[in-house]
Amino acid sequence: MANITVFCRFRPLSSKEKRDNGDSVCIRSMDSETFVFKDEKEEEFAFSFDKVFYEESLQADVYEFLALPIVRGAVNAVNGTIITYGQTGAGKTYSMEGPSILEFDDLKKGLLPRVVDGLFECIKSADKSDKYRIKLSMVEIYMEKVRDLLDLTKDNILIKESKVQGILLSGVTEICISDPADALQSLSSGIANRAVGETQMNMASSRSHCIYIFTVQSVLSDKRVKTGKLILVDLAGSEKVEKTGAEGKVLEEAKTINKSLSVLGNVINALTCGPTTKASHIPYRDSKLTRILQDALGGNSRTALLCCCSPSPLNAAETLSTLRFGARAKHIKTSPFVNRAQDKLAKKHEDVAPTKDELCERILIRLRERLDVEDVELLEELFILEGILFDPSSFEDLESAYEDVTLRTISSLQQAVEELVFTIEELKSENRALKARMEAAERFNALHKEAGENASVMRKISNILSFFISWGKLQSTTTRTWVNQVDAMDLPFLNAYLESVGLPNFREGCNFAAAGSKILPATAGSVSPFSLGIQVNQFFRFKARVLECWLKVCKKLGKYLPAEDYFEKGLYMFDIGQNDLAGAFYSQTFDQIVASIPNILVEFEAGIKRLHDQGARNFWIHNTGPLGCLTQNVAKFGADPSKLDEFGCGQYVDSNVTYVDIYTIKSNLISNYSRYGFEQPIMACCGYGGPPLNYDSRIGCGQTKVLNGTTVSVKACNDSTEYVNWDGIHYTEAANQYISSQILTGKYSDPPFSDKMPFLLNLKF
Ligand SMILES: Nc1ncnc2c1ncn2[C@@H]1O[C@H](COP(=O)(O)OP(=O)(O)OP(=O)(O)O)[C@@H](O)[C@H]1O
Repeated sequence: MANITVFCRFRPLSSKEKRDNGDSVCIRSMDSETFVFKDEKEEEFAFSFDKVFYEESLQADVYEFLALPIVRGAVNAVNGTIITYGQTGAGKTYSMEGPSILEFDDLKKGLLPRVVDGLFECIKSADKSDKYRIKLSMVEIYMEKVRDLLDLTKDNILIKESKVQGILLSGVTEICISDPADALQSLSSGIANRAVGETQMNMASSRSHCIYIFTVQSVLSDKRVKTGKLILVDLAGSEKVEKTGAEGKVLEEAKTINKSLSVLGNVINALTCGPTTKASHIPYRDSKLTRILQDALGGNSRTALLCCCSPSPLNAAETLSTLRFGARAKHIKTSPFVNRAQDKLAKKHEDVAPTKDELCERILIRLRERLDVEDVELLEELFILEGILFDPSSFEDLESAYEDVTLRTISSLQQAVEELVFTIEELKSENRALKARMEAAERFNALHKEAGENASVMRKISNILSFFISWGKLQSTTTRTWVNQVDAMDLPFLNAYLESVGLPNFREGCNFAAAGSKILPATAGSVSPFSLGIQVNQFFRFKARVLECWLKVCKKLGKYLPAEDYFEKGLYMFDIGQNDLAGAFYSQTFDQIVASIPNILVEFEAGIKRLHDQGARNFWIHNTGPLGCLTQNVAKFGADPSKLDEFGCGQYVDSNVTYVDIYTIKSNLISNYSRYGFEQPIMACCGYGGPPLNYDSRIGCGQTKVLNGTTVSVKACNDSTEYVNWDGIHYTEAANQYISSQILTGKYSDPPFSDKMPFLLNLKF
C-alpha cells in the first residue's frame, strides 16, 4: 500500500489581487514541506505536504518532485495518476500545460510536455532489446459527459470496469505517439477542442475536467509484456459562483463542476474514514470524474495530487478549502503493482481456473499487444454483444447502457430526420419543376387561345390557296417538319406537287417543298435538284395546267384543283434558304458564304418577282432559324457562327409581304426551353452517340449502318416532346407546335399580318 503524495503550489499574486489588496499574502513558509496559513479571521493553521512549491517555484521542480517518479513507474508498468486541484484561476492549467502546451521556453514548460519528454527519455535509457509503444487518449468531462478530445464525434464515452485492466473508457480514441514532437502536436489539437470559457476569475477558465491518458506497453526481451498507464488530470476549478459572476450557461457549468468536485470530496472522505470502509461503500459512481479516478484514488495506481492555491488573503476561504482537501487526500492509500500480463496469467493458472470474463479479457490483452486497437475493439464489442463480457450487472451499468442505447437511437432518429428533410427538399424541387412545366403548358394553351382568332383568319387565307415553296421532307413519316408546322397552324394539309399520282387534292393549295432544296440552282453536289427556280417553274406548270383545265371547263378534275382566282388571292408561303447557308459551311469559308448571300438574295428576289409577275400578291416569308443552334452545326463547328439574319425579302409596294421572325421565335425557344416544357434544347431526339449532342454525321435518324464493325440502327428518343431538335437538323413536332403558336400571336410578323392584310378578313369564300 502507498499513500497518495500531495503537493501544494502557490502561484504568484495576480495583478488584480495586487491591485485590490496590495502585496499581502495569507501564508508564511516554514520549510519546503510546511507553512502556516492565516484565514480571514486571522486564525492560523499549519499544513504539511510532501512538498510545497511557493510563488517563485520553478516548473522544472514541480515536474521533478511530483511527476518524474510516476513517469518512471509508468514505463516500468506501474500505473500512475497526477491530479491538479484547486480554485478557479489558482494555476492548475499553468502547472499542467504551462502558458501553452507548445511553450518552448524551458523555464515555463508545464508538466505535460515534461512528462512526454520524460517518457521517451526513460524508454531511451531502457534495455535496448525491450520494445515500447506509447499511446495517447484525451477526454474531457463536460456537463457530466465524457467527450473524446481526439474525436469529437464520440461525445458520450462509456466508462467500464474490467477485472484485469481496471477502469476503461470504452471506444476512446487511442493514438500511437512516436516522439515528443508528435505527442505535443496531438496534445495541442486535443486541447484546442477543450471547453474553455471566460469568468471574472480567469480569462481562459477550463469548464471541464481534462484527462490525458498515456499507455506505455513494453515487450521485454524475455517476451514478458508489461503495460503502465499514466493519467494526468487537470480538474476544472471549484468556484463560488457569486465571485466568478457566473450566469446562464457558465452558471450551469459551474454547478456541474462543483457537484463533481463535491463527489470527489465525498469519495476522499469515505476513503479516509478508516480501514473498515469497504470499496463498495465508496461513492465512485456518483460522478463520472470519481468513476474514472476510481483506480487512482483507491486501486492500482501511484497517485500525486497538486493542490494549486492563490496566496492572496482575498481567496483565503477557497485556499483553506483546497488545503483541507489536500490534507485529507494525504491519508488515502492505494495499492500500485507492476502490471505484468504474463506473470499474472501464470499465477492465475496456479490458483483457480479463471472465470469466463477473465479468460476473455486475457485474450483481449494479448490481442491488444499484437493487433490494431480497432480490431480488438471490434472483438470486444462482439464479446459484449454476445453477452460474454461486461454484462451490465449493476444498476449504474444498466443505466449507462440504457443511456448509450438511447443516445444511439436519438442519433439514428436524427439521421432519419435529416434524410427525410433531404427527401422533402428533393420532392419540393421536383414539384417546382412540375409546376414550371404546368405553367409552361398553361402559357402554351393561352398562346394557342390567343392565336385562335388569327388561326381562323389564316384558315380563310389558306382556303384561297396556299403555295409552299420551301424545304423539308415531303410526306416523310420521320420529319414532317414544315408540313407539321402548317398542320399545327390549323391550316389544311397540302398535297405535294411531286406526288400527283392517284388524284391528290390540290383544291386548297399545293406544296412545292422538297427535301434538301436551296434557293441557289443545284450543283453536282446538291442534295436536291429542286432549287427555288425549279420550284417556281413547277408552280408555273401547275398554274398553267389548272388554268388550262378551267379553260376547258374542268369537269371531272375540277374538284381536285384550285379555283382560277386563287392564284391571285392565295397566300404564298416561303421557308427556304437554310440549306444555302448552313449547308455551305461544310464546303466554304465564312467569307465565301457571306460573299454568296447577295447571290442567294438575288435568286430569291427573282423567284418572288416571277411569282409576282404571275399575279401572286400575298407573300408569307420565313427567314432561317438560328442555324448555329442546329445540332448538326454545333457538332461540326462548335459555336454559333451565324450573324446572317440580314436575310431580306422583296419590296413590292402593291403586295402584302409579311416577314415572320422565325429566328427570334426559335432562339427564344432554345434559350428558354424549360419555360416551354422542353428538357433538351440542342441534343437531337433521333440520333446516335448519346449526350451531349446525340448526333453522329456518319449516320442519320432512321438509318442502319455498320460503324466500327458494329451494326447500328438510329432510333428516336422515347419522348420527343422533351426535345427541341428532332434529328440534328429539323425541329420536333412539339417544337413546331410552339413555333406555330408564336407565329399566330402575330407578335413576330412584321408588319403584324392582321393590320396589314385587313382585306383578307373581309374575304368571303
Ligand atoms: N506559477 C505561476 N506562475 C506564473 N503565472 C501563473 C502561475 N500559475 C498560474 N498563473 C497564471 O494565473 C492565471 C490562471 O491560471 P490557470 O489558468 O492555470 O488557472 P486554473 O486553475 O487552471 O483556472 P481554471 O480552473 O479556471 O481553469 C493564468 O494567467 C496563468 O498564467
